[in-house]
Amino acid sequence: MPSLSEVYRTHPVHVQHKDPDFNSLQELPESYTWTHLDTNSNCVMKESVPVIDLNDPNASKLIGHACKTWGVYQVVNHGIPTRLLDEIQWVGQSLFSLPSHQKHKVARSPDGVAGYGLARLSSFFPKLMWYEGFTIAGSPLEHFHQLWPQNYSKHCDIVMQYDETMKNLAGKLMWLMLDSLGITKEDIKWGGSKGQFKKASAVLQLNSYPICPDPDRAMGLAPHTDSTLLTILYQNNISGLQVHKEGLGWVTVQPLSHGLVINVGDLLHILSNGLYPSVLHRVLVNRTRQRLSVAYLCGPPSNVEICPHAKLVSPSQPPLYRSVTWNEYLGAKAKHFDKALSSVRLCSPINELFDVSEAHKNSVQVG
Ligand SMILES: C=C1C[C@]23C[C@@]1(O)CC[C@H]2[C@@]12CCC[C@@](C)(C(=O)O1)[C@H]2[C@@H]3C(=O)O
Ligand SMILES: O=C(O)CCC(=O)C(=O)O
Ligand SMILES: [Fe+2]
Repeated sequence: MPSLSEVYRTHPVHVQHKDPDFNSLQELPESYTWTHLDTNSNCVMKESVPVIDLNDPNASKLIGHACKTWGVYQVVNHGIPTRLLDEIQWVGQSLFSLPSHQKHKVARSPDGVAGYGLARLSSFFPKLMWYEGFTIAGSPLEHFHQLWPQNYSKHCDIVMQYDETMKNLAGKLMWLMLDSLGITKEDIKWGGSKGQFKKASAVLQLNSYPICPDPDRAMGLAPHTDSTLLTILYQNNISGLQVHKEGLGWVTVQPLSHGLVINVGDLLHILSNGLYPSVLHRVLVNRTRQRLSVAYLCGPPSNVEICPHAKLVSPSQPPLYRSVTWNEYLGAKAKHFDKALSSVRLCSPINELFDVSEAHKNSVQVG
C-alpha cells in the first residue's frame, strides 16, 4: 500500500511564488487579486449552521439532520478543555509570527505531507491565497526542534495532547453520526472492539489568514471539500469561514467562543452513500484582524477501504461510489481536486442523491 508521500510524489504541488511578506504589503499584488469574488454573504440570514449541545440526549438525531441538510454543524459542551484550545492557538500564533526565513526552514517539499507552506489546493487556482499553513502528520518534533531549538518540548506537548484529545472527540462524533444512519459499532469493524476509533489516522493543519489590505478582492482559502471522514475545526473569534448551502449561497459560520465546527468530509459522503454530503467551504479574509484556525482532519486507518455501507445500499439505492482507502482518495484529490468524488463514482446520480462537487461546479467563480 503506498504511503501518503508516495501518493503525493506523483502529484507534487509546484506553485511558483515569491515569498509573500504579508505584513509589509500595503496593496494587494495582482497575483493575489481574485475577480468575480462574491464576498457579500447573505447578510440577513434566515438560516445558520446548526449548533448542537453534545450533552443533549437528542444529539445523534440533531447531528443526523445537520449532516443531511448542511454537511456541517457546530458543537458546544464537547468536553475539550478551553485551556487546550487556547494553547493550540498559541502554538499556531507562535509559529506564524516567526520571521519568514525561519518558517521556510520547515517548508513542505512539493511532494511532502508535513511542513509550512501554501495549501495543497493552490495548484488548482490561477491566483494565490492570502494564507499560510503548517501541516503536522505524526510527530512535530523534528520541525519544532528546528523552529524553537531551546523551547520545542512545550509546543510538542501541546500538539500531542491536542491530537490525543481530538482523536477521542472524533471517535465520539463518528459514532453519533453513524448512529444517526442506523449503523452500529458491530457494523464497523475498524472502529475497534470498544468502538473508539483508536486506529483512525489524522492530520493537524494550522491555518493563518493574515491582515489583508484589500479583503474584498482576496481569498483566504478557496472553495473545497475536505477529503476526510470528518474535520474538527477550531477557529479563533474572527469570522471568515463560509459554507455553501443549496438555495442560500455562501453562509458565514459565526464563531462561537470555544465552539468547534464539524465538517462532513468526502469519505463520510462515500460511506453514507451520498446521504451526508461533504460540505463545500471557503475562507474570506479581514482588513484588521489576523484569523487563525486549527483543523483536525480525520480519516480511517490507512489500510481500510471505505465504501457505501451495506445498510445504506439496496436495489432502489445502489452504491454510488467504489471502495477507496484514504491515501487512494487523497491521490484522487491531488489529481482531480473538485472532481475527486466523481472520479470514484459508480453510477450517475438519482433523484436527490447527488454529488455536491458536481452541483456547485458552476456556481463557484474564481480567478
Ligand atoms: C491529509 C490532507 C488533507 C488535505 C491535504 C492533506 O495532505 C493535508 C492538508 C489538508 C488540506 C487542508 C486545507 C484544504 C485541503 C483541500 C488542502 O489543500 O490541504 C485539505 C486536504 C484535503 O482534505 O483534501
Ligand atoms: O480556516 C478555516 O476556517 C477553514 C480551514 C479549512 O477549511 C481546512 O483546513 O481544511
Ligand atoms: Fe477545509
